Amino acid sequence: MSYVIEAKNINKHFYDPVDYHVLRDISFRIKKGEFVSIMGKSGCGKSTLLYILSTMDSDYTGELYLGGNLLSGQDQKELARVRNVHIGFVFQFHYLLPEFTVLQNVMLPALKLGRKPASQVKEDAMKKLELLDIGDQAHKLAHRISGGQKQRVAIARALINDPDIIMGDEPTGNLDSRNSENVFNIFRELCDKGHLSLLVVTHDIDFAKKTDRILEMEDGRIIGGNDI
Ligand SMILES: Nc1ncnc2c1ncn2[C@@H]1O[C@H](COP(=O)(O)OP(=O)(O)OP(=O)(O)O)[C@@H](O)[C@H]1O
Repeated sequence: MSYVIEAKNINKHFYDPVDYHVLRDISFRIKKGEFVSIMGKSGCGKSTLLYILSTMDSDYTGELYLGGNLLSGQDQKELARVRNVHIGFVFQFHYLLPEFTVLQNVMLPALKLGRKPASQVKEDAMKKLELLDIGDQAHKLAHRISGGQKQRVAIARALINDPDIIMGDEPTGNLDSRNSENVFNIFRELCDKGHLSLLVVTHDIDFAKKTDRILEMEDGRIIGGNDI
C-alpha cells in the first residue's frame, strides 16, 4: 500500500510561557487518492498539526513521511522544495494578489519553481482554470471576481505544480453553502480522477461527513477515524 502521508508519534510542545504539550503521539496514514478531513474543537491542535504536515513547522519530535520519504530532520531548503513540488495549499482566505490577474495568480507558484518556461506555465494555468470552470475569468484582476470564484482560483493555484496532496485549512470557512458544496465537489472529483489526496481541516460537519474519513482530534490526540 502506498501512503502519501505517514505520521509516526508526532509530538509538539509550545513553551510560551510554560511547557504546553499541544500534540500527543499523533500517528496516522493517508492513502493515495484518499479524501480525509480533520475535525475537533477549537484549540485541540488541528492547525498546529497541519503546519507540521505541510513542512512549514519542523520543530517537533516523531517521524513524518511524504510519499515514503522521511521529512523529519531535513534542512529548510529541502523542505521548501518538497512543499513546492508535492503539496498544494488552500486556505480559508484565498490570499490572491489583488492587483494581478487571475491567470497570473495561478502561474506564480510554477514560475517560482522555475521548472518550465513561462509560455508552458501559462498554458498549464489556463488548463487548470478551465478544469475549475473559470477559464473565462482568466484575464480579470483577482479582486474583481466573487468569493466563490476566488476560492476556485486558489484551488487552481494549488494544483499548478501537480501536487500529490492538497492540504486545506478551513477552505470553505468563508463560503456560503452553495459555494461550499461546489468546492467539495471539485475536491471529490480531483481525488476520484487523478490519484490526488486531500487533507482538510474543517469545522463544517456537512462537508466532513462527505469525505472518505474523519480524523477526530481532542486535546492534541487523534481519538477517532484512524485506520492504524
Ligand atoms: N505559537 C504558539 N505559542 C503558544 N501556544 C500556541 C501557539 N500556537 C497555538 N498555540 C496553542 O496551541 C493550541 C492549539 O492551537 P491550534 O491553532 O492548533 O488549534 P486549532 O484546533 O487549529 O483551533 P481552531 O479550530 O480554533 O483554529 C491552542 O491552545 C493554542 O492556544
